[in-house]
Amino acid sequence: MGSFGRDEVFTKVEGPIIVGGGPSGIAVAACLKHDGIPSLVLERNDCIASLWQHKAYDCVKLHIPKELCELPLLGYPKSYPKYPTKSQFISYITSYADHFGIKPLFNQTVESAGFEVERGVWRVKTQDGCYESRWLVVASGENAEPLVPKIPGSEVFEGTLVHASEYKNGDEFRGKRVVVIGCGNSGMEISLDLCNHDSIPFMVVRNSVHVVPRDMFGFSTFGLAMTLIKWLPIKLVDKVILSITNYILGDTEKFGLRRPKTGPLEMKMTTGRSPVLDVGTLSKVKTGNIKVVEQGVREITKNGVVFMDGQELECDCIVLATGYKSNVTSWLKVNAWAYIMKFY
Ligand SMILES: NC(=O)C1=CN([C@@H]2O[C@H](COP(=O)(O)OP(=O)(O)OC[C@H]3O[C@@H](n4cnc5c(N)ncnc54)[C@H](OP(=O)(O)O)[C@@H]3O)[C@@H](O)[C@H]2O)C=CC1
Ligand SMILES: O=C(O)C(=O)Cc1c[nH]c2ccccc12
Repeated sequence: MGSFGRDEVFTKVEGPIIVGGGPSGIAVAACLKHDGIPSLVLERNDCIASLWQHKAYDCVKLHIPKELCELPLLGYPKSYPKYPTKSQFISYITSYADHFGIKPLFNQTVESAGFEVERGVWRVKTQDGCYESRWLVVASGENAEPLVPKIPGSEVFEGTLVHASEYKNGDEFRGKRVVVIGCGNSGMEISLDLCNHDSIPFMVVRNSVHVVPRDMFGFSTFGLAMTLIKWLPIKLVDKVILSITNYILGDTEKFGLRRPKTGPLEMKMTTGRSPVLDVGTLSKVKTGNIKVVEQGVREITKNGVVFMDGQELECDCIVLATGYKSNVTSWLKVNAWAYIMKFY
């Protein structure tokens, strides 16, 4: 634990230290509290669920039915629709935290956390405090930091360049030519939102991607997949999901969206990559309102982008829907040997 000075004062925390005040961190704190166990939630932002409050675009909705992704002990209000909106989700999690009396310490960025083997405690440092506890819960999220690829020339672009985490809605993009780089759920939904705001989106798709409908014959695709997986092997579930998908959406490859060889569930299991749950993008691709460019971006120029094959595309704006990454490895200083010595 080289980063901890001997003379620093560590506040002893009753119960676990929870890093992150997103849905997971808040839910863990709530469950502990329900069982009479206190905890301390450290949150780097000024609010709970900051990704939802500060980094999500306006039109985002859950795309898994509310019953299948509610927080423990207190579900969504009955009046909520099957797929709650962003503001409904925020008001749900706010009242959830209030209900259980969860009060995170805000504006506390965890800079390091390490296990002190001799005393069996975790020592956690934020920019202005030191805490220790026997237990540490990592709930800082898989989407903690925007992933911004280094594309040559991005500094010379004269239009607007934003990451998906800064995109709110298409108001400021009306009538503009917008290149959306990335075709995960964010890229697909932002392209659709741009289309609904009368801009001209070009969606960059450099790889294969699984697009499945959000619903199949009135059932959520996710729910259907989770039911089938109880009875059938994963490859067979993928076959069923893909046949129904093909029936509903047609051959997406015709529209520039090649499918990976591995099925959507197997892909999620093995690589963590989520399938895209289509909420209307594909029909805009079919009508040509969203143009798919099957290329990687080689360079950004002052007027637009240059693709791998040298083809140029002029645009007014670029949205980097290139994903997010976790930041755990930057602050969690785990000494694997310490664990092995202590527990085995
Ligand atoms: N309604 C909802 O519930 C929503 C849920 N989400 C979830 O949030 C998480 C994050 O989603 P998202 O923000 O879409 O991120 P993803 O990581 O899912 O997608 C990133 C996309 O960007 C592409 N990409 C990355 N770098 C480049 C590059 N240099 N050039 C071209 N393409 C590039 C990737 O393609 P490649 O495969 O080639 O690397 C991929 O298509 C996911 O789990 C998603 O399911 C997101 C939005 C809405
Ligand atoms: O949890 C995610 O990241 C999802 O996007 C949901 C999801 C995971 N595996 C699936 C298989 C079919 C439909 C939705 C999903």
